[in-house]
Amino acid sequence: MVRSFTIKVPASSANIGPGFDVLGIGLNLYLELQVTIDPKIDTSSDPENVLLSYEGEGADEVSLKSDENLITRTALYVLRCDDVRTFPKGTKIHVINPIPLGRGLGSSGAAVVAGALLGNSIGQLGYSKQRLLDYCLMIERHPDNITAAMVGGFVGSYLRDLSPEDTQRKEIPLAEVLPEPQGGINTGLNPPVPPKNIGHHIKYGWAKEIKCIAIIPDFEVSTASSRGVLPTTYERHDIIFNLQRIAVLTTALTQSPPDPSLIYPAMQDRIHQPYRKTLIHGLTEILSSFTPELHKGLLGICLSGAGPTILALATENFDQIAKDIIARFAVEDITCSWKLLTPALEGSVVEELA
Ligand SMILES: Nc1ncnc2c1ncn2[C@@H]1O[C@H](COP(=O)(O)OP(=O)(O)OP(=O)(O)O)[C@@H](O)[C@H]1O
Ligand SMILES: N[C@@H](CCO)C(=O)O
Repeated sequence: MVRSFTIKVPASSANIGPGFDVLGIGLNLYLELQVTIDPKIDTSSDPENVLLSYEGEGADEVSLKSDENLITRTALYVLRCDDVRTFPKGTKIHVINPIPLGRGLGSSGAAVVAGALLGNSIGQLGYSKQRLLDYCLMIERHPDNITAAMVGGFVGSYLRDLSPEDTQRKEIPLAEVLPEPQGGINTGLNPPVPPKNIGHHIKYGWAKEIKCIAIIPDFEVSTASSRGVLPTTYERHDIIFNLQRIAVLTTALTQSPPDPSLIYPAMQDRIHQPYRKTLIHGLTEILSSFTPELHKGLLGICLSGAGPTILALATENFDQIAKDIIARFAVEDITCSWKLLTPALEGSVVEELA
């Protein structure tokens, strides 16, 4: 019997200024997997029975080996926790990815969520999105992109306190979750099943007038390197600065008409953006010089995720705002593209075709 289904997972922008590792918005740019399971397809060349093909962003850098690719590795992790060692024979997966990699638009979060949904569908495990979040959060330890990609919309999330044993497990990077060769197909060892309800989230409203302008520089900043420049301790006044703003921002972005005099200052941050300027030339100047007073329609501006993309929230004048930010980056010899995006309110979707 032939089975086919698609999985669509949105891009996301994390932090939204003060909400470092807390806030995220799913965005209407979708990573898509087209999956066919047909025993007649010859997949004997792959130890895990998958023929993987790929088009779009990252096509020249993403591995098509099923035990290396982030999507299929995540799916194998979910399957192996349930004692299913490989994909069924004849599994063909075509990946269509419009989300640029390493730019702060949640490409890895989308890949992990897509992989968890893939494992769940392949194994017909019947897990809810909430349970699958546990698997995803074992792999990507900050919940902002993952939650926005899974459930969509404008979300706030946190990880619950874990036991010391689980705390150790949650730090296991993907490479150790599926170690080679111990966790590989030959030994039959399964990774540990994640604890339940690691992540908790709430979906906020979103004022329909607000659109998301993503200005995307033509270079990558990996999340790992962008987290590497952050301090390990902070001054109390900087923490309070962010807490005050996040409390106001989550409601300010739900109100119609949106109020730029409330939103613009509420999108400022002292926890991550000031430290990331060393990786993104012009960042501080852009964040401070693009204001609602000088740019009609602008509500607020921040670094998207770990960068280097800039997220500008606005109600009108989108082309001009984007062009002006691109011109400012050009002063630093940085070229950019841009996209006008809206919140992906539904989040990830699995559709059975046959
Ligand atoms: N579609 C994909 N298929 C396979 N691997 C992917 C895919 N998308 C992203 N990745 C992996 O994730 C890495 C990028 O992750 P990283 O966390 O550095 O950036 P990001 O997720 O795009 O940005 P941010 O987390 O700041 O939003 C890529 O180098 C690649 O290894
Ligand atoms: N909150 C994360 C998002 C990137 O994955 C960060 O800013 O590092």
